[in-house]
Amino acid sequence: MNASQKLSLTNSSSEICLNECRQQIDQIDTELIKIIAQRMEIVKKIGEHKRKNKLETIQPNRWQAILDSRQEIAEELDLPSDLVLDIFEVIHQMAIQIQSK
Ligand SMILES: O=C(O)C(=O)C[C@]1(C(=O)O)C=C[C@@H](O)C=C1
Repeated sequence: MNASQKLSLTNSSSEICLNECRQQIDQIDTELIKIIAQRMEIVKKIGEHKRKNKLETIQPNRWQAILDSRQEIAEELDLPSDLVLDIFEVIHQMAIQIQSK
């Protein structure tokens, strides 16, 4: 590819869009990780409460209510709810690990 072909490629509007879109994804992913960290801070607090009050780490009823509600939200947003549930499975594992420390 010669220099002018390279320039026209990097300056093409679809290339600019690709770069902008990737920057947006980078920002959103950073926000996602920050939000997960916030959630885990709250999970830690609940873990301390459970330790003091000798409660079980895993709360099946609460967790099922969360899964039902998140599945509903995913469906409303037209997201594949089974994959959203997979994400929450990982989040639950993270919460259990944090509360078991
Ligand atoms: O609600 C609690 O008891 C929590 O510890 C939080 C949380 C969660 O991650 O949402 C974690 C573990 C439980 O199984 C249920 C819910």
